[in-house]
Amino acid sequence: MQANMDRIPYLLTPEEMGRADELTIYAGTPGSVLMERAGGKVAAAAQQMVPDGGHILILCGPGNNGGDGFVAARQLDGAGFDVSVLLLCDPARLKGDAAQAFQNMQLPWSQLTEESLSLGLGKAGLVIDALFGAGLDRALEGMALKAVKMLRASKTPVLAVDLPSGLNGATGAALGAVFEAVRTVTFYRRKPGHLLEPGRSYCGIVEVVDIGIRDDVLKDINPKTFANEPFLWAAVFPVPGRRAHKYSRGHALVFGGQLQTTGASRLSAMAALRAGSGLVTMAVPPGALSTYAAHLTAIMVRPLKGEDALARALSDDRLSGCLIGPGYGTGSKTSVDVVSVLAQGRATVLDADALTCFEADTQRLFQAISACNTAGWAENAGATPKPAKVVLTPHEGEFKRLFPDLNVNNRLTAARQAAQASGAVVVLKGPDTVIAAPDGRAAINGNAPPWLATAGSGDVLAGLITGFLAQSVPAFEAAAMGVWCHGEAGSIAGAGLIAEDLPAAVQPVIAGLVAERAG
Ligand SMILES: NC(=O)C1=CN([C@@H]2O[C@H](COP(=O)(O)OP(=O)(O)OC[C@H]3O[C@@H](n4cnc5c(N)ncnc54)[C@H](OP(=O)(O)O)[C@@H]3O)[C@@H](O)[C@H]2O)[C@@H](O)CC1
Ligand SMILES: Nc1ncnc2c1ncn2[C@@H]1O[C@H](COP(=O)(O)OP(=O)(O)O)[C@@H](O)[C@H]1O
Ligand SMILES: [K+]
Repeated sequence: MQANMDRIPYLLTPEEMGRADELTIYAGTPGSVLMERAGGKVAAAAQQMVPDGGHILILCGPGNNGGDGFVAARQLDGAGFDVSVLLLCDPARLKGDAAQAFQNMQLPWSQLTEESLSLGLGKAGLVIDALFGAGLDRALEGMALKAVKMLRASKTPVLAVDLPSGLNGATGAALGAVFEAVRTVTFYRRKPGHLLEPGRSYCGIVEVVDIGIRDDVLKDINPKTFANEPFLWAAVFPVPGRRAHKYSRGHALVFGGQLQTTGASRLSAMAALRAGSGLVTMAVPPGALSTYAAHLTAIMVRPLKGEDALARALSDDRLSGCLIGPGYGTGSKTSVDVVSVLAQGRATVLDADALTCFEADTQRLFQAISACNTAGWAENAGATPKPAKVVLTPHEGEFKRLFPDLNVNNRLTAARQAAQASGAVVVLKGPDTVIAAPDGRAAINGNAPPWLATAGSGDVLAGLITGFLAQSVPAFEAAAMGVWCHGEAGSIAGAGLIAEDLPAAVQPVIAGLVAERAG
């Protein structure tokens, strides 16, 4: 495995984290030592959050999450903090390391009841939520459920251990009611639920702490889920060499729609150019040519005239990436054109109308994608299946049209299954965009501001991905870098942005990435 494994932004599912734990214990570090370190880091975070003399209320559950809470209580008490411990279950139910941590705590404690909680909340400056972490498999009920409501009403800040109780760490889904934390301390690596909504919103600031699990364990675990951060794709980020010319930087072809919908594809084309594609050409209906031409400067425009217009537009060997869909129309002509584009075997982004038009015949789309992926490969050559060349960029509505049987409430799994079913890289857009490849890799994006929820913003994203594909970046990485640059551009353009602001805001993002790589 690569050096710098510690910089690869892996996310571990709770199961993979359990495996990391097992491997570490097997290699000689007892579970009780891991728990001692975990509880110690929680205590350190709590100390930063309460002023001296503040009271800390610690809610402990029946499993190892509760065990971390007992350790934190003992250490905070030792550091001179005033703590009280409320236990959700009968102490006789505690097992293993958690039972041992409870024994070692040697502090007074009470059962978690409405009375004890209300008394504790009356004086607490901070609540530590150590009720449930990775082991929660069903909705909170009984006193744990009541505690969520009482804490919300009291507005006392919550520090969550590993995950806010009530959250599914693998999916970010709320199993029912969930604790709302201002800060979450998690161990070794983040979990998907820290990035996927609504989980991310419940976590507050997520702090990852080292508890002595060595990166060697990752070789065995081979995680396939990542946070979408530059280290994931920086090695293939395109930077022109000194002797570059515009053709060596790629040539993107963006298909434009009719006169009344020219804006969407123009935004895409501009973004493709900003992503660094050396040339961008728009292929447009003849009747709309003058409108396109009047609004474009660095981008070339050519009319799609005559029966074989599409084939001629695609015949230039120097074309290295295509985009079809934004503003293209949902009629049957669109699906015919998409199939023709894919038949050329070029790296292609399908967005918006190019997705919707296959609602009634998704198999036709998936066959065309498979033909695109295999085009250019000799039969029996190389790996099977072939690497994906196509990127689909659906928002949730478009996703449901193409994949009606998949459950979009579990966005990570749904995107993975969609990638596998279609043979394309799937970008399931939203506040927590998921990028999934047919080979099982998936990245979750975390830098997009809500200001990106504006008309035309998705067209810019499709153009960025096309621009990276045109520079020969592999499809998964092109999609991931497009999504990340889109998020950064959104933050730079900032509050009040409109889609037209985004392509220009991409320039400092690219300059920053290049500077970081050089430095
Ligand atoms: N992995 C690591 O490297 C490290 C992990 N560490 C820590 O361990 C934590 C994971 O511990 P865990 O596996 O014991 O699970 P946890 O979340 O405490 O709960 C399980 C208990 O809850 C119960 N239960 C479940 N749902 C319920 C419900 N709705 N209502 C009521 N009960 C419910 C379930 O029992 P059941 O009733 O299902 O038999 C079981 O007793 C992890 O988050 C981290 O904090 C650290 O110490 C450092 C190293
Ligand atoms: N709440 C949000 N926070 C961050 N990004 C968002 C949010 N809502 C939408 N986005 C992003 O904005 C873009 C919207 O794309 P899309 O829905 O296709 O819009 P349009 O079709 O108008 O261009 C996507 O990249 C999506 O990830
Ligand atoms: K917790």
